[in-house]
Amino acid sequence: MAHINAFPRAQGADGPATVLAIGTANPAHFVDQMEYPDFFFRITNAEDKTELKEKFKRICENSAIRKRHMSLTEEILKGNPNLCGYMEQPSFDARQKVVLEAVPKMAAESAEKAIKEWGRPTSDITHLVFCSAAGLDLPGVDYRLVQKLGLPTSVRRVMLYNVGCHAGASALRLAKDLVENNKGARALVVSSEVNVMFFRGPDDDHFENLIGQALFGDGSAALIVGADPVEGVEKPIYEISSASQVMVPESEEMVAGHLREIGLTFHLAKKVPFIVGSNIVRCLQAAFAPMGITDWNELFWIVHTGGRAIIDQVEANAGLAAGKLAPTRHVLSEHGNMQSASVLFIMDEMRKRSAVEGHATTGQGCQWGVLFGFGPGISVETVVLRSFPI
Ligand SMILES: CC(C)(COP(=O)(O)OP(=O)(O)OC[C@H]1O[C@@H](n2cnc3c(N)ncnc32)[C@H](O)[C@@H]1OP(=O)(O)O)[C@@H](O)C(=O)NCCC(=O)NCCSC(=O)/C=C/c1ccc(O)cc1
Repeated sequence: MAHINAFPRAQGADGPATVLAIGTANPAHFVDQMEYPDFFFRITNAEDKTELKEKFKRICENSAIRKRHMSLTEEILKGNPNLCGYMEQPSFDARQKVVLEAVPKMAAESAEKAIKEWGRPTSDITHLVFCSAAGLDLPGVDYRLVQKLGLPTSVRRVMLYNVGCHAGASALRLAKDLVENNKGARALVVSSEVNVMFFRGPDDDHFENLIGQALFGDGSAALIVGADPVEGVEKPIYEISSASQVMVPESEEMVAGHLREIGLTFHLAKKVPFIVGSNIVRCLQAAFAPMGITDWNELFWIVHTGGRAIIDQVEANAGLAAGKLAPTRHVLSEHGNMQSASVLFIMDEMRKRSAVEGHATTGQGCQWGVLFGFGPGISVETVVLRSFPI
């Protein structure tokens, strides 16, 4: 019997990775941001903390958020009072119960929409990249998704669990490498995020908790990523031209999350917006040097909806014209901070808005675009996108 000396190497694609479809989903239940302080202090039995409530109102008013979708309803919170204290009672089991239902449900919903837009059979999906900061369980949500969507059992799965808010951009980076190095590959990229792990009542001494309670919303987004689109069948929305990641020096303690019996505790320094903003130009220069672009207003923009102050700092540091961050601000307003799903929602908003406004490309008329993901570390993901004609 003849033997081979080396296993044949995978053949790469001819062209770069492209986004071929996008789908999004949210829980039906949502809260009005201006009414939320009353609800939050009532449901957590903290009506007597009047000063804290006034502070929370100021945070909500300054958040530039109109509404946020949430899996946690009043009924669930009333049935699980341990979720409403600050740190007193173990509540992990109650949180996990909600998470294990909500995360795969939303994920399947967004994925079904993306697959429908893509227009090819699920049997053509070769890879699955799933990310979430919630839902640690085995087998994981990736496995559940294969079952729910009827994907081939041979689909090659990768999980990005508990990475943080930059995971949506990390997933794009990974999907790019996967499809460019495997000819004909089609990756389903799914992010599904809930704020159940860190919902908790207010505390007199921990203001950063209030920030978290005011900003986060639930959502899921799914993309199909593949190179060499099949003409007449697949319609590319964006090219993923490059993807890079940096750790901001000496920022380890700025944004951190710790999983405890009482769920996920997180830490958030006041200077996060300043730190993120002051690193933006350095990342832009590195990413766009190959194209010779130095005017950041030539780009279309997608920025993680970490918080209004972060978006303001990015806008100011890059010297952006009014309206450049309109799709980002719209997603912040309608959904809050959906962690890793936020940037994927803005990709969807960007191409839809471009069509409605009559622009020539999926990037509001621009050829090149930038997508920024920010998360614990502080980690910054910079993804260069290229639009397609509409
Ligand atoms: C919309 C904000 C929250 C408020 O708007 P503002 O115009 O800055 O308003 P103020 O400056 O008047 O702030 C309102 C109040 O909030 C207070 N505040 C303002 N940031 C702070 C602060 N980080 N601490 C504690 N008090 C503050 C601020 O002191 C002030 O208090 P007071 O003077 O009594 O009204 C704005 O500050 C903002 O967008 N901040 C950025 C929020 C931010 O860093 N977001 C990143 C989120 S990432 C994250 O949390 C990740 C968590 C996570 C981690 C791991 C995981 O696995 C998953 C998740």
